[in-house]
Amino acid sequence: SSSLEVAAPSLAGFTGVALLLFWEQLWKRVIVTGASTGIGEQMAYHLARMGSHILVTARTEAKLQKVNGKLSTHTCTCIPAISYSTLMPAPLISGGLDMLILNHIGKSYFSYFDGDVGHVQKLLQINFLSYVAMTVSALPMLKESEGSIVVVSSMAGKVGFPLTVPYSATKFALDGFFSSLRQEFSMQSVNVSITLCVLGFINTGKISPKEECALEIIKGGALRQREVYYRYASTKIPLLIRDWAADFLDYLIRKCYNTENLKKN
Ligand SMILES: NC(=O)C1=CN([C@@H]2O[C@H](COP(=O)(O)OP(=O)(O)OC[C@H]3O[C@@H](n4cnc5c(N)ncnc54)[C@H](OP(=O)(O)O)[C@@H]3O)[C@@H](O)[C@H]2O)C=CC1
Ligand SMILES: C[C@H](CCC(=O)O)[C@H]1CC[C@H]2[C@@H]3C(=O)C[C@@H]4C[C@H](O)CC[C@]4(C)[C@H]3CC[C@]12C
Repeated sequence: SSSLEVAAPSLAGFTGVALLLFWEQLWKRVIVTGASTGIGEQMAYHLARMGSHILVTARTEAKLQKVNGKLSTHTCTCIPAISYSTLMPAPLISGGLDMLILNHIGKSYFSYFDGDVGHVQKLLQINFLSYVAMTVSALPMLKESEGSIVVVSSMAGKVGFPLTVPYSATKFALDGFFSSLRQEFSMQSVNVSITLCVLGFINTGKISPKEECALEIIKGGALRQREVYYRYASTKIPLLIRDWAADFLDYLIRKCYNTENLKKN
């Protein structure tokens, strides 16, 4: 398919080649949540090229089947109709597992916070609590394989961006939970890596393409990095400023927004 062809040149770098050589031995069985569209879909294509056995989840069966169609030569299991909106998602993990990539997000809005506490609660369930539940289900297998957990987050989970208050809250929660869990793994000699991915705005154009972003996430997980920044300069530099001049960074961020047509609450 065209998606698979687009992915090939971006594997040319040294880490890409090294990863391909070792992938067969290291990372065979992978779960990608929210893989019917966007970055998750692109991760499924990359993983398939590397010969992984992948299990992909989303709610919409038709979209997942379309992805599956492009992966027909590889081992791909679709788990459609999985909604993480309910309080406890049914555990969908059995057999062995090497890497759990938590990527799905629920729908939110891009506007001033409207005071809807119910929406914050629902989004926390989808974007945060289900990540916790999936991790708990997968942990026995990941401990056995000495595998990896990859958590897809955002700049909005490190810095206070306006207009995404509920979304941002869920992403900050992920950082707290998984950074703390990483410490405990280290103290208990649990050899399961945790990689938090800090992404800026991803688009389909040349600046931050989702195909390249997807590959960076997989590389970071396979190399057991603590955090992945994509793109590096435009995420890492603001974070360095944040630690020394938070008000200045807040000011710079606000300057990027045109709020003329937004309704104030
Ligand atoms: N795109 C961007 O600019 C940025 C993205 N990110 C992060 O990257 C990750 C991927 O983002 P992106 O590719 O844009 O996401 P998309 O909106 O393209 O994909 C979201 C996926 O989650 C699934 N999904 C939505 N709601 C639910 C639900 N209630 N239960 C289960 N699955 C659900 C969707 O499928 P379906 O609707 O069929 O269920 C879809 O497969 C996210 O974690 C996001 O926060 C971070 C920074 C920037
Ligand atoms: C404006 C921010 C980018 C600044 C930068 O270039 O570093 C964006 C960083 C994260 C974005 C949000 C996000 O995490 C995902 C959602 C994805 C949807 O497709 C669009 C709305 C988002 C809430 C998106 C909005 C812009 C960012 C805050």
